[in-house]
Amino acid sequence: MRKEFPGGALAVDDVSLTVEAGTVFGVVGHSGAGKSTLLRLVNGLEEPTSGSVLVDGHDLAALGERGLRPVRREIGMVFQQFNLFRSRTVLGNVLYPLRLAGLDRATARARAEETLEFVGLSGHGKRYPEQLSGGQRQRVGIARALATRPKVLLCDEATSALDPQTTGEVLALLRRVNRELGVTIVLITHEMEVVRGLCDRVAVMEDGRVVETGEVYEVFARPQHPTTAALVRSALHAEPDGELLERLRARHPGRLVTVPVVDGVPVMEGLSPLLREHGVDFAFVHGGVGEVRGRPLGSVTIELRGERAAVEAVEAGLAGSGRRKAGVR
Ligand SMILES: Nc1ncnc2c1ncn2[C@@H]1O[C@H](COP(=O)(O)OP(=O)(O)OP(=O)(O)O)[C@@H](O)[C@H]1O
Repeated sequence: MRKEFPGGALAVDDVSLTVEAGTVFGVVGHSGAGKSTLLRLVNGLEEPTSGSVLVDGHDLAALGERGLRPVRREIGMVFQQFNLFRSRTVLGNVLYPLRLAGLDRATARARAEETLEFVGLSGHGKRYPEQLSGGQRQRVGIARALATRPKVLLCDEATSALDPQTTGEVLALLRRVNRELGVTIVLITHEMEVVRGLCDRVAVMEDGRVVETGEVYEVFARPQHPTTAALVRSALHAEPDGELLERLRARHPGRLVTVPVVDGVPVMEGLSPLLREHGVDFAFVHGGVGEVRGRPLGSVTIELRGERAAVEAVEAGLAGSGRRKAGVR
């Protein structure tokens, strides 16, 4: 689809995406990339200039305002700034969409309380949003979005206003929403950490276009587009460069070599025999190995010390066994 605003801004430019039911799909990109517009197209708040949006088989543009209502009920929204009613209690906020959907008072109340329990806020129903922490407010936002039992949850920078620890808690809750309730989640974010912590697949947007899309581990391990590579670097122990590399060189006079650690690429395993064979000593100087979707990923920079020819032989051996270049210089 395409979305051009009056005045000429091409916010979404020839984007084609499929989100499988029951999965978590992330759209990541810098400010102005077109993520919010994409999300608004998915919930029918914007109409595409051309192309179409199908939600659970329904073509949104063909439905009209009346036809759109029941489909919208299948789509919950979670916002960066929570968008709670300040004058309503926590319970009142969660009750609101249920009453709007026509549930009677008793059924709505039971459902709201059950949903608050799911998000870990039972007992907080009588409090007001401003009496809650940011993380708790977002839990209320998620409860309100889930109360009508939607099939799809759209999250607009849902953790961007939260500190790292609270972000982790909200991501864990969203993971439960997906796994335990089977809700499909589409989220937009500028943070690769959010993609890493939650998503199955990711699309990277830039200037209205999707420049890369794929399974999250693959995108982290082998980014294809420079924008993706830059986003991934910010979230991983990446190969040192620039000033950091200069400092490392000043501290470590030996040969610096960065070894990528990618699941299924046995570069690190080859290190010990190579060092032994050539009589080369080493020290870890930078980097580390983390996990993406339960699989190891990272890079380790080591200093090789020994005879020049022996060091070069080790370096050549490492480069030969890995698919990516191993040398820092
Ligand atoms: N209603 C509108 N009218 C005109 N231009 C718009 C409108 N909404 C968005 N745009 C333009 O479309 C482009 C994409 O904006 P969008 O908000 O979708 O990006 P984004 O990736 O979500 O960025 P952010 O995270 O800053 O919201 C921008 O150039 C923006 O100025």
